[in-house]
Amino acid sequence: MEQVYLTLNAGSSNLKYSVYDAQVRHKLTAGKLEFKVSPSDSPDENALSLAVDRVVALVENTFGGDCIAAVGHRVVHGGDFYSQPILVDEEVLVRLKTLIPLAPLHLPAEINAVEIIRQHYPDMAQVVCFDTAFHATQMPLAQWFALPRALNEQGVKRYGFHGLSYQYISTQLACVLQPEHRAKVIVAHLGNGASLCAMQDGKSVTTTMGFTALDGLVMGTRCGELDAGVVLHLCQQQGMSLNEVQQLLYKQSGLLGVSGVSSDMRELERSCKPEALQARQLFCLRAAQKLAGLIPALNGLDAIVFCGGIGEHSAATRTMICDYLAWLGVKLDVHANSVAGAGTQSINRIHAEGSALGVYVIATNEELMIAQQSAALVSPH
Ligand SMILES: Nc1ncnc2c1ncn2[C@@H]1O[C@H](COP(=O)(O)OP(=O)(O)O)[C@@H](O)[C@H]1O
Ligand SMILES: CC(=O)OP(=O)(O)O
Ligand SMILES: [Mg+2]
Repeated sequence: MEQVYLTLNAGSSNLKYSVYDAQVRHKLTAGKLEFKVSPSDSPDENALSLAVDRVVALVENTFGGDCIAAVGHRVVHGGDFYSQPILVDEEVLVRLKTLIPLAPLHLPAEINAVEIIRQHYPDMAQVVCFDTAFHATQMPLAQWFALPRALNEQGVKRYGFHGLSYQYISTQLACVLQPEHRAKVIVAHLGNGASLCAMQDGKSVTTTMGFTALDGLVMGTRCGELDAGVVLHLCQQQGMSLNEVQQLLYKQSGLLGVSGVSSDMRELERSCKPEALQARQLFCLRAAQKLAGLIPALNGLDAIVFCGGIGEHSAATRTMICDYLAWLGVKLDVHANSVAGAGTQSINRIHAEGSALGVYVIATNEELMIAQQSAALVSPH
């Protein structure tokens, strides 16, 4: 049996997996296992373990026991340690554990997934592929907070996330966008987590997420950009503990917090409650404001690309965001927008004739990036 690459993307409530052939040309299978989130802080290790066990059993049954050449993992934060994918060893695990406070929603499950695979296959090559890595090219100034400079030297700076998704979109820009739309592009990755990335010639120049994946846009359960004074108020005036503030900002805010209905955009679109509409409107206003705020770093804008669960599938969200950007000369083709993401096409042009900017929907593929990066480290030919 030919060797395959297994990719794992362990979230706080689901495990996404895929299997690629030895040449990383074909996705042989893929899926998502949901598991119940434990009410405690950390994701339920047992639930994750069961999900990884199921994936391992599935891969072994379908492809054979010793067919896996390597397991590649999405890891959201590499901190100042890593800006390239790396083979896992003891030191890597120790370093990643020190970063857990910077990505409490993601890193515990991602590290657990590595450890569970180790128990199954002690000698298996495992590669960790970082969301932060793509943003190593950011303009240096964009990585700064206006804090005392010693903090920057200690690593308190803007890293940026969703890098595997942006890297995939970057590979698509050159081949699918009209030539006049390729140089200065803002990509909107709108999923449960959401961010924007300004790219010059396919490289990250600046992005809306920062030190952690809390910054920037309104998200499913995360607040996005927030006046730091609110955090002080919650601790000092309302007596909230740090742990309570962390839960509030990461898990009880965003679309869920504002709507009181759901963190899921599909449910908000179905709801007739005014709070659900208000949450969607805030999501879109913030996205448009943040998008406009990235334009100076590019000194212009040729195109906008939407991706991620919401970006690829919610025509109403794309319309609302682009309505706020009409002053830039953005004009959508109503029909193209309404059908984008519904069919099998992975790339859709949705701007109208005469639009000053190109607007596209591209189905992202983080798994392909993980499989390619893993293959490059394990069999680099
Ligand atoms: N057809 C759809 N219409 C509107 N929103 C959608 C649709 N399909 C998925 N979504 C939204 O996409 C979000 C999940 O995005 P996804 O990128 O899959 O998340 P994750 O960050 O977990 O990878 C949810 O808010 C979901 O409601
Ligand atoms: C970094 C991040 O927010 O990831 P996700 O969208 O998968 O939650
Ligand atoms: Mg995601």
